[in-house]
Amino acid sequence: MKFFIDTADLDEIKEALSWGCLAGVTTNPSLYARTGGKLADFEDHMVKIAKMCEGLPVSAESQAKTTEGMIEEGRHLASLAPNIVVKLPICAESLAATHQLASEGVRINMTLIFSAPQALLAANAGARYVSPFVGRFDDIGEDGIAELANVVTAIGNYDWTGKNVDNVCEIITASVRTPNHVTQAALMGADIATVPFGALKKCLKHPLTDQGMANFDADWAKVVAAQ
Ligand SMILES: O=C[C@H](O)COP(=O)(O)O
Repeated sequence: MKFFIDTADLDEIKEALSWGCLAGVTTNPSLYARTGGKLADFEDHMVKIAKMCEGLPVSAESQAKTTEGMIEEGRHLASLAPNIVVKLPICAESLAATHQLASEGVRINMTLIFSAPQALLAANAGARYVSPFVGRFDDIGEDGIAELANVVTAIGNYDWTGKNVDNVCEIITASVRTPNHVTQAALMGADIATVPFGALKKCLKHPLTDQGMANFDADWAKVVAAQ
C-alpha cells in the first residue's frame, strides 16, 4: 500500500517527502483553509506542492458546482502541473464532469465516497482514484473500516481498462485518523492511504521501538566505556 499525505501544509509535505516513502498528496478546501491561504493564492499554492512532489500525484479540489463549471475548472487545474489530479466530490454533476475530463486524459480523484455503489459509479464514470472516508464513519459511531472493505472488494472485482488514461482505479483510503486505520486498509488491500501528518508520525513511532533504541544505546555506551 502506498502512503499519501493528506495536507496542504508545505512544511508537513517537505518533512514527509524527506522520509523517502511518500507517493502523493491530497488536499481539500478545509486543509487549504487551515494553512491560512487566500483565495487568490490557491492555484500558486497547488503549483508549489506539485513542484515539490514532481512525478507524484497531487489532488487539488474543484469548487465548481455545475458539470460545465467542473469541466472548466478541472481542465484549468490539470493544466497547472502535469501531476495535478482533479478532486471532485461525488454527485450527478461530478460524474458527468469526470466522464468528460477522463476522456481528455485528466485524472480525477472522486472524493466523499461513503459506499461501494458510490465508488462503482465514480469508477464507471472514469475516476482514476476513489476516496472512501473511514474516520467520518467512526465519528458518527459507524464502522468506517467495514465500509472501506466493501469498496475495496467491489472495485477489485472489475477491470477498469478503458475508463481512464491509466486503465486503473485506485482506492485512496481517506479520513484516516489512526495507525490502526492504516493497518486495516493495508490488510484488505487498499491501494493507498492518505494520512494527515499527525497520524503519519504516529505510524512511524512505537513505544517498544523507543525503548529498544534506548536499550541499544545504553548497552553500546558500556562497550565504548570498556575500551
Ligand atoms: O478529504 C479527505 C480527507 O481525508 C478527509 O479527512 P477528515 O475526515 O479528517 O477531514
